[in-house]
Amino acid sequence: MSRFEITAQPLTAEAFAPFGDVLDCAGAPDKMINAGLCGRYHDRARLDFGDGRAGVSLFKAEPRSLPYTLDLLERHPDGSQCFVPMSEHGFLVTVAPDDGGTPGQPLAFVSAPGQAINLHRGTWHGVLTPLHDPGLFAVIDRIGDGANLEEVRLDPVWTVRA
Ligand SMILES: NC(=O)N[C@@H](O)C(=O)O
Ligand code: NI
Repeated sequence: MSRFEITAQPLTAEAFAPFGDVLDCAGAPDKMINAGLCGRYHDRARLDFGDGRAGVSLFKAEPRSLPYTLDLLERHPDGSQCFVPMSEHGFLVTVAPDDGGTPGQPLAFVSAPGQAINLHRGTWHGVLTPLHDPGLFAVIDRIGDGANLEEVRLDPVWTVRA
């Protein structure tokens, strides 16, 4: 594997913890509701909208495939960003630690069907990257003033392999 290649790993809450939250229905629900017909996995994401407000948007993104060229990382300094798939497919999640204001070595994860993610405020990440059609997601993020966006073009680019 070359220096600028990374292998995508299965998404787990533990591995993703430095970057955000993983939402899924693993294990017993926090509470049973609706006359015992629904399990509630309660309050599973640390949302943060700073001086803005919460917005819910739908994203319809083109599916990509592995190996994937990661050529851009971005972050939202003023709020978190939550991606909830509206299909039973996994998707590619790329993140990186902050290294003095620029992204460090990226990491790649492939989510399991039924998993959603919430990127914490300021986390470096690749743009939404579905791996299957439809690339349909609900996105909960900050609506407010300012761009709330910092982008870094990677040079050299990274190749993400399965
Ligand atoms: N730009 C936008 O709304 N989406 C990106 O922030 C992204 O993470 O996909
Ligand atoms: Ni984003």
